[in-house]
Amino acid sequence: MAGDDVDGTGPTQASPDGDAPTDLASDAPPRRADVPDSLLGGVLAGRYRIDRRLGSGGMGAVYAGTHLLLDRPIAVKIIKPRFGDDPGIAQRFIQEARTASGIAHAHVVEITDFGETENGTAFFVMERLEGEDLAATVTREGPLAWQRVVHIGEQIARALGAAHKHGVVHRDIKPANCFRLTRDDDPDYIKVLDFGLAKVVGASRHGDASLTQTGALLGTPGYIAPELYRGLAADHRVDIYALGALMHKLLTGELPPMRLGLDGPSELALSAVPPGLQAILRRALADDPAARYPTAQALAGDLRRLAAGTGVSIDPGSDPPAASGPLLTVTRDARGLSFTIGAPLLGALLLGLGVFAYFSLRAVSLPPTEPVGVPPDPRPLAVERPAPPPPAPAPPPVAVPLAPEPAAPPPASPDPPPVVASPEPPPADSDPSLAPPEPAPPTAKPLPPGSPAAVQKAIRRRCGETFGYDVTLQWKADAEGRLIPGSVKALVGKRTLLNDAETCAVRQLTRSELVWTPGETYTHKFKAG
Ligand SMILES: Nc1ncnc2c1ncn2[C@@H]1O[C@H](COP(=O)(O)OP(=O)(O)OP(=O)(O)O)[C@@H](O)[C@H]1O
Repeated sequence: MAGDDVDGTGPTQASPDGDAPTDLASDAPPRRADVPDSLLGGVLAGRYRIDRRLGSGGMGAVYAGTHLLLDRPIAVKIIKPRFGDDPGIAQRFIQEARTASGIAHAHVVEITDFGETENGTAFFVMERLEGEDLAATVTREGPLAWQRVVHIGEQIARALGAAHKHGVVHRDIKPANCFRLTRDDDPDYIKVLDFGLAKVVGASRHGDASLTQTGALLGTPGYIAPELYRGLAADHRVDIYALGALMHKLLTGELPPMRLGLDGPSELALSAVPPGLQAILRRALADDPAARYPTAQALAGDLRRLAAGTGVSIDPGSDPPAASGPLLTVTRDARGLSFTIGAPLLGALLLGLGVFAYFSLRAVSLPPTEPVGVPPDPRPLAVERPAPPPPAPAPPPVAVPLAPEPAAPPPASPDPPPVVASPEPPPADSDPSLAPPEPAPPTAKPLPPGSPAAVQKAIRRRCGETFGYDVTLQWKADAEGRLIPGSVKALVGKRTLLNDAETCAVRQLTRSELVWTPGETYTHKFKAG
């Protein structure tokens, strides 16, 4: 087909989740509604007629089409041309489509074909779904009833369980990637889209498909698990965290706050939600992956029991410690469901909070975790940092460009110089696991030349629209001048809980590959928006 103008437009559904996976790093111009789409009306691979554009995201555009031989509706996802600059990207895209097509689960969209256009642009063909994604649902309807969210969450958890067994980690679970349709009289039947594609985007940005590049951080802000922000080893439990965040979003319209190892346990905005569901979400959203559900199936099991209104035992998994007897009892009465939290669960919750606080206050460097009960994805996540670390640069520190723009020098800053806070002696030991519980006021040392401007520019460009207030970023460099991911803190006044905007800022800083003065603590204030 000529053109492959998938960066053109057509109707694009609004998503409250904002960004596509890693599209924060993109400098692509905004989509314009008046760009003609040369794919429309054409025939792909001799048998798929492209009828209309359904929308586009970070990876490519999706079209409604028709299988001409079978006369069946299909949907086609076509990779964006800018990814075509990478000679290997089409192959990786197809490889992911091939892997995802093997998942074969009722709640995973069925991929029926994949290939390349004449000019080398990759595509895959899916069953065409009639309905809308959950981002559109929550935008239109606002917070959903908890019973619906439990039903939706269980289906996604089952889809994830099947994918993880198949060795596929989604890496970008969010409402926009979960499609809602009506099937068998169920108006909330869910199909999960885009398995594995976030990895392809990351590979295209950060180099090799081995995905061990320093600085690569995949996912969508607000749904990214804390261990990814910290640059620690990660596994399928990043999807469990993301599903917890998705359910929180559906229940409240808001993303859960993130602590990133700071300031004690987060407060989920779930007061109107039954305690059983709160307990489930706290476990799915546990800061430490070892305290999360070990498998998506375990999470699905608890959601199923909650929905059934029978006695529910929150599966204790490996952590928090096992307790005997029902942890949570759900009973039906004339007024509906009622919940009793048993002493063991109460104890487990309190212990969980203690664990949260402990790890939060230590800004802990967690050991790599292995998935429990499912085979690990043989391909490491892009966020894993390879060992050994890069060599420490000789002082004075050199500001290297942000990851997505390797050739660009740090830009000049039109902004006022950063404000620095009061002094603190450098940490005696740069090991983040030995960091003091709550950092003392940071050092009043100058930032490396150019780097604050680079950070600030990146934040303004990629997160600026959502800001409207003063933000203070704090972070520490390790003994080799690398940023300690778990040390990054975004402050708005005295508040350290993160919303979308602050999470985006932290992400930009975390993924930057700037080199800092070894052992320094930095504070950078700016007014954004
Ligand atoms: N199989 C399908 N059938 C019908 N609509 C689909 C199908 N797959 C995707 N869509 C819709 O097409 C639109 C574009 O999908 P796309 O995956 O490109 O968007 P996105 O999820 O926002 O992007 P990304 O995940 O790449 O960031 C969305 O509205 C999505 O709901």
